[in-house]
Amino acid sequence: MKNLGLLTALAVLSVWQLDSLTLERRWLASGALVAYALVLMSALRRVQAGRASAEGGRDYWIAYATETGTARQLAQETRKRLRKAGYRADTLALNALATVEPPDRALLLVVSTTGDGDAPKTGIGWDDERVSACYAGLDFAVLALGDRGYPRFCAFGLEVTQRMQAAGARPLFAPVQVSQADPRMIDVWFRQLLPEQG
Ligand SMILES: Cc1cc2nc3c(=O)[nH]c(=O)nc-3n(C[C@H](O)[C@H](O)[C@H](O)COP(=O)(O)O)c2cc1C
Repeated sequence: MKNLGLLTALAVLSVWQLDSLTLERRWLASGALVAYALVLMSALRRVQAGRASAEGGRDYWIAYATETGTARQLAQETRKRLRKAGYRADTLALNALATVEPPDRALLLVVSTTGDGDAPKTGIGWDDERVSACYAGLDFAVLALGDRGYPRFCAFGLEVTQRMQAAGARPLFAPVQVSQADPRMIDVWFRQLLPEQG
């Protein structure tokens, strides 16, 4: 990046050494060179950022189990807020958890319930032995989405909580149970997770 800046400065200087160019053309050429360098720098920065996040670990993984998308949206909102606070955070489907390395800080689970207390589609088959072994001793928290109108309120979120505890993971706080995406309870989730964002 530094080299690109130096090269651009040299190229601009050379333009001003060319006696054959009119003043107007010198300004035009310098402007074009600087604009080109800026575009290159921003592309380079994007590539470097992409490489860092592909290679590096995560402070938080946010795993979602959803049938109709609410849990995924809330997982994405959680990622946004964590990143704003400076953490490396990413989302993935709950049943893809076995494909990633455990996070450095905590595993966050945003989990809906469907059917009669059942796992939604991105949660089916999540709990294999590899997952349990990886998460022993790790911090975790659960945002359980459901509807109090159903007899088995937030059943899958509570089941996931129990499985994590049985695997030896440590809850950061009690599972936050949300009925019909109640914004007050969603706020409780964010306040416990990021008290500094208040
Ligand atoms: C067919 C169906 C079955 C549901 N079963 C339950 C249930 O057993 N327990 C519960 O608490 N909520 C239940 N819900 C409510 C959902 O969990 C709730 O609407 C949730 O916000 C949906 O999140 P999602 O969009 O991530 O799938 C059910 C909803 C539907 C449509």
